[in-house]
Amino acid sequence: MTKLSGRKILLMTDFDGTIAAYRKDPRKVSLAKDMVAILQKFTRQPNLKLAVVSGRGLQDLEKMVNIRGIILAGCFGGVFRDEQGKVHTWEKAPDYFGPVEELAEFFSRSPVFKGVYIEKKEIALTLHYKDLGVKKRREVLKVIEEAREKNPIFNFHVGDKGTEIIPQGLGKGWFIQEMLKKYPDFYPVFLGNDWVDLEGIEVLRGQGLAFYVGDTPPPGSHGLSGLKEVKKLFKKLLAVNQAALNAS
Ligand SMILES: O=P(O)(O)OC[C@H]1O[C@H](O[C@H]2O[C@H](CO)[C@@H](O)[C@H](O)[C@H]2O)[C@H](O)[C@@H](O)[C@@H]1O
Repeated sequence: MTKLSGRKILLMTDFDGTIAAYRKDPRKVSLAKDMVAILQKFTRQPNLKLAVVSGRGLQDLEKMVNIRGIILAGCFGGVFRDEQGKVHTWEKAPDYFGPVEELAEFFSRSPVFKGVYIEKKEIALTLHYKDLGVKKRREVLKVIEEAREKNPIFNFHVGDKGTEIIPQGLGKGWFIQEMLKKYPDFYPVFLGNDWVDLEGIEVLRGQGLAFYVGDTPPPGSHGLSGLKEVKKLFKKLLAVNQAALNAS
C-alpha cells in the first residue's frame, strides 16, 4: 500500500469471481450492494480511474455494472467503453463480428446443444454446459472440436464446465496496455482470479501492483482469499487516495 500513497491510481479489475460472486447460471450474477457502493465511491475520486475488464460482452457488462464514470471493457478488453461512454474496439474486432454470429448459429442449430447456454458476445462466445451429464457433454465436445477445426481465427479454451472462444491474439493484456498508454501518470493496479487474468498480471510485472483472488497467486501477484478481502483492499485504496487528496 505504501507504493500507492500520494499517487494517482488506475484500478483495473476482473468481474466474475473477483468483484462478483460466481453463480451456476452466469445470467443470475449481480454485484452485491456494498460492492456497488464502493465502486460508486471510486468514481467520485478525482485522482482515481476505475476500469472493469471482463470476458463478458460489453453490453452484458453494462447491465451488470450500471455505474456512470467507470471504464468498462468486455470481450477480454476487445470492446470497451471509456469514461465518457465512447466505445472503442481492438483493431481486429471488425473481422470477428460476422464469424461470431455464424458460430453461434452453427451451435444453436446442433441438436446436441439443447441444454447448453450459448453466450454470444460482440467478438467472442462462451458455451456453458456444466449441467450436462457425461454422455451429452461428450457429444457437445465433439461438435465444439468440429467448430474449432473450421475456425482457426479463434482460440478455443475447452473446459469441463464450459468453453471460451476468443479471437486469436486477444487477451486482457492488450486492454491493460491501452490503459497504461492512455493514463501514463497513473499507477496501475490489477485484480483477477483465473487464467483469463494471468496476462494482466504479467503486463503489470515491474510496473504496477497485481492481486490474485484464490489459493495460489501466480508470480508477480499478491494473494487475496475472496470477495471479503477484495472489499477490504478497495476500502484501503479509497482511504489512501482520500488521504492524498486531503494533503494536497
Ligand atoms: O473475465 P471474467 O469477468 O472473469 O469473465 C470470465 C467469464 O465469466 C463468466 O463465466 C464464468 O462465471 C459464471 C458466473 O458465475 C459461471 O457460471 C461460469 O461457469 C464461469 O465460466 C461469463 O459467463 C463469461 O462470459 C466470461 O467469459
